[in-house]
Amino acid sequence: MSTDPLIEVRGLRKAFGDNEVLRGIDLTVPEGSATTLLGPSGSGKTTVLRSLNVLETPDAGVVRIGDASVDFGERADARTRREEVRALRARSGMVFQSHHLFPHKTVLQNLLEGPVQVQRRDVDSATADARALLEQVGLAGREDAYPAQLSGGQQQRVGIARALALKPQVVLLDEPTSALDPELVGEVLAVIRDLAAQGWTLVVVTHEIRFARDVADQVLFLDQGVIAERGGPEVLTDPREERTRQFLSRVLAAG
Ligand SMILES: Nc1ncnc2c1ncn2[C@@H]1O[C@H](COP(=O)(O)OP(=O)(O)OP(=O)(O)O)[C@@H](O)[C@H]1O
Repeated sequence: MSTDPLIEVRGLRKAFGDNEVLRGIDLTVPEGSATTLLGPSGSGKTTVLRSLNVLETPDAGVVRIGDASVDFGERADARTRREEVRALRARSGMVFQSHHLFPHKTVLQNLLEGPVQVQRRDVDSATADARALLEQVGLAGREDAYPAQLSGGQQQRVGIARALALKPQVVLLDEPTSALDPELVGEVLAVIRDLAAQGWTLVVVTHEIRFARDVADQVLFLDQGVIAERGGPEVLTDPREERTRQFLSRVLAAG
């Protein structure tokens, strides 16, 4: 049995113009674990997450998920690079801050779009899977609703089900509750907790410290484009670094 981590990132760098946002990120994520990325606004958390499925193209560094890997520092002809990126993207499903559902499609049609149109899966089996996923996120019976007929929390749960419908090896969640009204946050966090308990590999950018404490096997604290501290959930209660301590006390005081 392989003991390699499912995800391996080495030397990840990214600048937007003069703004050096990622300054050499190394991380690993074991299969079946939950990793949370925390840190101040602008520290690069979202850019790390988006680099994992190449929604941002890193300037340098290697990203490997399972057996798909891209070395962004190495020149490759356009066709080879396209193929490498396609293979890497296929390993992950993304959940955005605002769910990005198709407004003119029903919940079920939203869930079938990726599996049927992109992955060319059989409609009947994809539909059966989609119904099971809706049940899992507590939305059985809402197949025919349109996004506008759902609450923000329900829409985000559809967003999670849609990511799972792609049968990814890892689910990437970018501040999945920060666009929600406070009373809707709990139902979405509960679904994510369930996924972690079921053994999904998760990487979550979040400001929800208590949630991170509950689910995280690994905590990565970013500051100014580097990982300033890493460890288990104890990082959230007993950080070694002063900047982690200051960040946590600010967030906990605000929440
Ligand atoms: N597409 C882009 N073009 C230019 N600058 C960008 C782009 N995306 C991000 N940045 C900049 O990169 C820096 C890091 O952004 P990022 O979104 O990764 O931080 P973050 O830690 O996720 O912050 P937040 O908690 O506020 O979402 C910020 O200075 C941001 O303005």
